Amino acid sequence: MKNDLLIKALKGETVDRAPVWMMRQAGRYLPEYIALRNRYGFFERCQTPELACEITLQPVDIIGVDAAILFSDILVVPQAMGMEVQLIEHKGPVLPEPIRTEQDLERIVVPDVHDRLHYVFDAIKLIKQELNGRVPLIGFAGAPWTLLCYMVQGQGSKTFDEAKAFCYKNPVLAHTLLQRITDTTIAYLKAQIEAGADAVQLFDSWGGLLSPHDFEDISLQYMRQIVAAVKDLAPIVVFAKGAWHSLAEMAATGAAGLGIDWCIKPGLARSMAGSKVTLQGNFDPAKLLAPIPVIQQEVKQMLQGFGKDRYIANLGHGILPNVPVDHARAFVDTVKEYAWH
Ligand SMILES: Cc1c2[nH]c(c1CCC(=O)O)Cc1[nH]c(c(CCC(=O)O)c1C)Cc1[nH]c(c(CCC(=O)O)c1C)Cc1[nH]c(c(C)c1CCC(=O)O)C2
Repeated sequence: MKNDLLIKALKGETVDRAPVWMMRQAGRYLPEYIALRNRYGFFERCQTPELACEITLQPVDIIGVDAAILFSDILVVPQAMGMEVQLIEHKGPVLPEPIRTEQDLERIVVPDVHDRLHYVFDAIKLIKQELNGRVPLIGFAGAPWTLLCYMVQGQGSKTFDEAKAFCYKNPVLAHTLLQRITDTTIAYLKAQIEAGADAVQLFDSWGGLLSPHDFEDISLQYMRQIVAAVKDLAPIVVFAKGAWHSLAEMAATGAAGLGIDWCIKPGLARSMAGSKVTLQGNFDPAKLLAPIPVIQQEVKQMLQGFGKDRYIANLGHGILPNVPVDHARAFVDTVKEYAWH
């Protein structure tokens, strides 16, 4: 591997500078992505290894990030478990037959991932070949709670009230579903690593909607199982947006890295997480809309706050579609050029 900064940072090894990548870095802010988006459907892009490979490499070639992240989506897992998932323009994901009853749950299986998600593993093999050791490849999956949100709510939401009501009214069904998602995710991430992913990330985008107590019961206990199952195969990063109240508990899972959003100061995040885990984050994605000199100034402040080692520079959530490409590049370049002494 020519650039293994990300893996070194995740292992806690000393680095010359912090590695940098951006969540959702393969996406609509890139004209090269839009060109492919206009020609192929979303899941067609996910399911065609050549397209997934091309899109995965775009930010590596165009922006110069220190890691590639597989182009796919967290919702390919509900699909593989038996649900229909559509992606509707200007609306986002729609699952026309959401889970609400015990009967609905009968349709949801723990699939053979090698059969249902083989296209993901084919894409990973192709990407590894094309990367040819330039940078590491990150695989990923959605956390069980975040996937339940979509599987029960049936679409995006600010509150995911239907999903929460399902958990509070039918705890036995909810835990049955969460365990099925967990079992699928363990097999899925193991197969991604087998295919060549150098690290993996769990996205719990909606972890912050739960109280600390519910977060443990509905989300963290399942993420803990996933971390335990894969952590000796590859470094795993847990990103639970809005759930910084539980950073200490997340660090105790044995994850190599924790994603941090922009609502917590670096020093407090470090003191809660302890010294044995790598922190990743936490630039406000909307701040990439600020003028470039402001981005540069604020990135430097972020780097000072986290320090060089056991740190991966990133955004605190996914990049927004309206970010100018040169602003994304300014973010990455500022990290790469920062003088650590
Ligand atoms: C919640 C979630 C989803 N998907 C994902 C999450 C967790 C991370 C987060 O919270 O942002 C994760 C995801 N989705 C996508 C990636 C690819 C890799 C990357 O560049 O990070 C990753 C890691 C591609 C995508 N997934 C999607 C797009 C945009 C759709 C398109 O281009 O047609 C991309 C590039 C569609 C998607 N997929 C999802 C939503 C809500 C949407 C629509 C809203 C949006 O567009 O951002 C579900």
